[in-house]
Amino acid sequence: MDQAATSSSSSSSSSSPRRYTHEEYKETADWLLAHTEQRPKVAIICGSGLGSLADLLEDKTVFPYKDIPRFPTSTVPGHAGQLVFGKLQGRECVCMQGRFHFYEGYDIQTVTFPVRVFFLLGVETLIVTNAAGGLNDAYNEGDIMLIKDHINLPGFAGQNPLCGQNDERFGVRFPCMSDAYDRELRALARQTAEEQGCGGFLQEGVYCMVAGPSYETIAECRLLRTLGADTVGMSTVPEVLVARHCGLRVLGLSLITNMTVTDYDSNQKANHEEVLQTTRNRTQDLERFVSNLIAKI
Ligand SMILES: O=P(O)(O)O[C@@H]1C[C@H](O)[C@@H](CO)O1
Ligand code: HPA
Repeated sequence: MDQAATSSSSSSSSSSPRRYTHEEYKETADWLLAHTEQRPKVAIICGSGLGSLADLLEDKTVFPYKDIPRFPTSTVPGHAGQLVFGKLQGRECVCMQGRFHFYEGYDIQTVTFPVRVFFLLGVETLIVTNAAGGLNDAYNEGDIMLIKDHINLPGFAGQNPLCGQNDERFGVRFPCMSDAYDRELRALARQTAEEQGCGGFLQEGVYCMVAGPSYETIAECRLLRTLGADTVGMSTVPEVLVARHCGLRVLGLSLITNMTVTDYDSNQKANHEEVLQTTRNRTQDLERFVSNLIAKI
């Protein structure tokens, strides 16, 4: 049985979520600190097909997830499954080339395990990226959306990684989320996009997380639009909740890899191949954008 399936079968009940102790997070962080001299202040989580961001790093040290104590493994095409330390624009960074999703069978605490490890490494800023479906009619496939807010649909149903006993060493019991996506970082991102000449395809809006793995029905897309969502995806929100809980600054970026289907006469069908193809088409612009942005952080 693979790790995701094992994890799911041993701890899928939301009333008894799988908890890691502070010591367990620290053991993983200490293992990494003992195996690299890099001390990154910025962490990047790469979304589906966006792992090439990590290829930009110089002076790289690469750790396959399977070699890192307690790290889960990635099971989705487009998620390589390694942690890459290195320098981008002279800044030390750590990059997750491959993330963990709830729909892979991981419980929500496992999905977010790396974020607390980053905190214990000394990371202060998290850049989280994803591939997402566009709901807003004004958006186009290939646009980049700065996330200014999110809707945590699985959270409405009890799937919040902060459920369970709170450890004050990470953060408070009831963290605020109205300022989850850092205003100053978003301003820097807009400035960077203008300077780079790609302001025309930079959007700013609300990301809605669904559990997946099935894509949304037409009625669901219409509902999400009514709720105020501009994009929909299957990740990011749990990582952001845990990052904000422990005080990391967060910048979130969605690449609109497909426009969602909201018309019953449409023959379009969402599919992961299209998602990956759009990321391939847009990867260079996104890489340049993140790289120029990191220089300003
Ligand atoms: O990891 P992200 O959120 O970028 O991946 C998206 C959501 C699903 O994992 C997949 C669907 O195509 O892409
Ligand atoms: N829906 C949900 N997740 C996604 C989509 C989508 O249309 N595209 C990329 N990730």
